[in-house]
Amino acid sequence: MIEIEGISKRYGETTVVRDVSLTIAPRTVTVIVGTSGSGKTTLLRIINRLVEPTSGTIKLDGEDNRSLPDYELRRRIGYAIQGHGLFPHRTVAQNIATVPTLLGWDRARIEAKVNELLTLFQLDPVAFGPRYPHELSGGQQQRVGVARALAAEPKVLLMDEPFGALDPIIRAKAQDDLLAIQKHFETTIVLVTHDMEEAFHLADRIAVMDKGEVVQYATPAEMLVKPATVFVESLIGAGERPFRLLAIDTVADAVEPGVAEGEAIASSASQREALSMLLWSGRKALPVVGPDGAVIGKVSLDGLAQRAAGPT
Ligand SMILES: Nc1ncnc2c1ncn2[C@@H]1O[C@H](COP(=O)(O)OP(=O)(O)OP(=O)(O)O)[C@@H](O)[C@H]1O
Repeated sequence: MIEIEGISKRYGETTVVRDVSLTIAPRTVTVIVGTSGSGKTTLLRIINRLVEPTSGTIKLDGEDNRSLPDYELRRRIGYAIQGHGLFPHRTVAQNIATVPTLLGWDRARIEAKVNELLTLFQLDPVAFGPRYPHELSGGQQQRVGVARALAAEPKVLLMDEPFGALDPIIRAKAQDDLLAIQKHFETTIVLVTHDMEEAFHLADRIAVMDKGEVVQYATPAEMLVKPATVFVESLIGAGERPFRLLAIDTVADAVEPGVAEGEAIASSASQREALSMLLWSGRKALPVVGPDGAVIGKVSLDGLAQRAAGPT
């Protein structure tokens, strides 16, 4: 659990973070969004004390982060940034081993961890471990950056625009990989992004920052149905609301009894994907198949239309 209590940050006369209080539950993904210069990066860096707040407290599992020595903070909190910040003159394996080495792990343990992470990120340890960052594609470097941040098995992972430089297809894959890894390690993730699509895809909760303040902190569904301010509404993109709402839930939650003709959709697909398939194929309903491939009912255009409608 991360408790952010009354955090403010001033540079001279300018307040860049103003009285922010948030509680971040363990094993969740919190996404911070907002306009450029609204204080997102500053707030993130206050959590791991790369920036000292002017006032307020950060507690990690009940402990004030100022009471923890630096090495303990590095162990508990991983940090991944856009451009991955890999050390260019160290190999991939040495990059990933950075924090474990600082913590004095023995060689066998470090090697096992590096191999485990490279394998998890679908990079062959034998082929990629000895390479230097410039010998990797942007997407591969980004995965190594996240692997490095996870090397000491931190409970918390802070990510600042980690996928900013990736093309849309690799980006979508990187997001899905991140969610799988988050579940695997039960990590608490706080991620900053400009991309609302990414925010809605990843977040359990979204914090919207505007001029240094958090103006809304809510689940994606709450935010879509009840944006707290006109700014939040414009950020969400009013025209996108029904589609974002459908993107949050899976077809499993929209299954109706009955049969439908034609190609089926998996119950694990998003309702937005079902809508797309319905419109594209010109059908009124699709058969739905469960994880074992058996048909479990149908999903209909009318049913999705009701789910996509805002409160009246
Ligand atoms: N070391 C510093 N000294 C003075 N001002 C700073 C410093 N660091 C950040 N700022 C200012 O604080 C404000 C918030 O910066 P921050 O990087 O947190 O914003 P952000 O929301 O992450 O922006 P972006 O989305 O553009 O990265 C900006 O106006 C920035 O110029």
